[in-house]
Amino acid sequence: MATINKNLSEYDKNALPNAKEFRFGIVVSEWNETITEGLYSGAEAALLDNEVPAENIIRWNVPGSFELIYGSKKMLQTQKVDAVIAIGCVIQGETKHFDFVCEGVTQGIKDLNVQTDIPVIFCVLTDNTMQQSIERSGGIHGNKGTEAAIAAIKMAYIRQQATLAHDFSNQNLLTSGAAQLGEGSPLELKE
Ligand SMILES: Nc1c(NC[C@H](O)[C@H](O)[C@H](O)CO)[nH]c(=O)[nH]c1=O
Ligand SMILES: CC(=O)[C@@H](O)COP(=O)(O)O
Repeated sequence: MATINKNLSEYDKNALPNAKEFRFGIVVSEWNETITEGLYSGAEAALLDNEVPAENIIRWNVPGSFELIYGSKKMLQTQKVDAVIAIGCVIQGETKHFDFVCEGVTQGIKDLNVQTDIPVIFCVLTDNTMQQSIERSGGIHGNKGTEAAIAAIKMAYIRQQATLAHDFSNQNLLTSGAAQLGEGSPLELKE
């Protein structure tokens, strides 16, 4: 289903889990700032609408969408968050740079979801024109930031339930949500 057939801002509040205890990191790219600020506003409003305390929302800015990867990694490693939302807007220019930035940030955020214990939500617009970005950051197609916040709530809940369901009887409970990435090595959970 294309965005054109779905409003990105629509959600059923009654169908969402309780998010009051969750902490959310939001990493925001400064490229196409008018768009990314609109996406951030949508995400923040949706979290507050679901009774996430303002103090449970931690925002960091990074220069561009490619830096969302490193920013999100350091956010989840240091801020004890239950989910991270990576916000960016990549718009096609004259060269192939668009393709490499989009592929790089997509693969990098995917890798964080594979290698760490914290869900990282992909809130990166990859549009042909500024108009398409306007329409998806609070315009006629709604706000992808809102969609990302709802996804973050759902994924934080899934992580919480999965952690509770896992039998930790024979090992120390994880003391923090962010499993540390070993330097250059696969994930090593600290006891
Ligand atoms: N052209 C866009 C960029 N380019 C910058 C890169 O994201 C990156 O910051 C740079 O290559 C230095 O590493 N970034 C966007 O977010 N959106 C664009 O349209
Ligand atoms: C996605 C980009 O990096 C792109 O907007 C930069 O523009 P150009 O390809 O014209 O250099």
